[in-house]
Amino acid sequence: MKELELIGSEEWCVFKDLGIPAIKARIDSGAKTSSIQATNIKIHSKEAQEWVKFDVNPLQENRSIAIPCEAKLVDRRMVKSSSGISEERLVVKTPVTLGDSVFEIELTLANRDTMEFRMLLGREAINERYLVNPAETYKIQDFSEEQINKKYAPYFKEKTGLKIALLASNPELYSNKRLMEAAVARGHEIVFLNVELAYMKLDAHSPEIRYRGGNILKEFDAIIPRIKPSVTFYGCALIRQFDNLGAYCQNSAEAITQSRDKLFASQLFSKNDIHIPITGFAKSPMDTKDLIKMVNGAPLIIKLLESTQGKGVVLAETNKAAESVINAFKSVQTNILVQEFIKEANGQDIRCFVVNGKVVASMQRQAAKGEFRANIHQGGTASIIRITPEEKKLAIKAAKVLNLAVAGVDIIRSNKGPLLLEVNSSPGLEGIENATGKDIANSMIMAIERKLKFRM
Ligand SMILES: Nc1ncnc2c1ncn2[C@@H]1O[C@H](COP(=O)(O)OP(=O)(O)OP(=O)(O)O)[C@@H](O)[C@H]1O
Ligand SMILES: [Mg+2]
Ligand SMILES: [Mg+2]
Repeated sequence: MKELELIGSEEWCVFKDLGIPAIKARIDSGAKTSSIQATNIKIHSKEAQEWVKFDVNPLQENRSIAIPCEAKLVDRRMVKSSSGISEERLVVKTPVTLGDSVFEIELTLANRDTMEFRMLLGREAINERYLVNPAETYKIQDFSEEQINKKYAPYFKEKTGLKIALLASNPELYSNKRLMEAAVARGHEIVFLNVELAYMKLDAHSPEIRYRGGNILKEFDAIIPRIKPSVTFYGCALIRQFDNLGAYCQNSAEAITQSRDKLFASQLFSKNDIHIPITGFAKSPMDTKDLIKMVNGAPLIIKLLESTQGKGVVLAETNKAAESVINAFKSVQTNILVQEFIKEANGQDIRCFVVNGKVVASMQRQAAKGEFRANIHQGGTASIIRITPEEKKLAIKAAKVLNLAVAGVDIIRSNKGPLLLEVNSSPGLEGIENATGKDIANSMIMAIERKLKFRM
């Protein structure tokens, strides 16, 4: 028998014909065919043969480097993903270099960026060539970070900026103007995209996003979603599409959707040991009395599940009033939650602005006289505040649990310590930049640069 070379569980592969100088592969003997992450997949014909053009982001956690590749299409195959869903994948054939060996392999193009490794080396490539030692990595060859940086030096976007899209509704809004300004100031190209003017083509191999007039939107490095509540559903569908096309979305569609549902978000918080005011939720009006008792009776707060700017938040001062308001909402099939009233907060709450796991600014909001809601839109006033380490920890954890890179976390101070009120996925910049004098728009743009490993 031929002596087989030892291979680790992870190895560097080189694809000379594709122009990929190095890509980390997980050695996956559980998969028959090898696969590679690919975006912008397009089929074309050349001399009676089908070819595929696609882009590969060869470096993990870096989508700013995309290598345009072209290879012969040799097959279309139904592939079952780890989630059990079958989908059609294109298969190309190309030589791979592993150390000193060069041999042809088949590669399926995986047009989704859910893989930790941008490449999997399957059984067909390993059989009769290598013996896998799962306890080791980079047995065949290892590249240092320096070597990788050198190989990819021509691809790092040194001078030109990132291409960013602000996906929102109103370009005149303070927050949106500030974000556009901050991106330009840092040398990036940024365009404003109105959520409602973009439309999508869904197709396994060449999904697209087009804009009013037919322009195809492509090659964005990053998307800043600022989706207003009334267009959450459509806005999130667009974000998913941009994500499928390989753009980094600062807040994911899933995270935004979760944070917009107060009940679901509250369940995530209690599951993750984040303290919130005692909250109740019920469908039937039969148990309203017990629901009221459950949250310690009146005075109590009743909230519409999807509310903003404090518009759907009501204070019921007596049990009788609470009962009639709750039953009134239920009779019109409106989803509400009932919550313990934190009286000792004295109409104050704290807004923490979290970016990439850090509190970049925080302010206190004080409700107008005779009002319990601290929202600026309800006449509240903002001032600078120093938050406690406990509050800071709470804000960071809340954003993390919802998987939001940018979050406005509202905290209320109670006798039991700080409690989480809610987390906003498109927190406004005006109130907090004015109150704290901090350049939060700049922090958001820098956070994108860091995520994309963009170097100025
Ligand atoms: N349980 C509570 N006890 C005391 N005050 C509360 C309570 N819940 C909410 N408030 C007050 O009401 C305000 C609005 O509540 P909340 O933030 O839940 O609603 P919202 O409509 O989603 O507002 P936002 O514009 O911040 O999204 C809070 O900022 C806080 O000042
Ligand atoms: Mg809210
Ligand atoms: Mg709020």
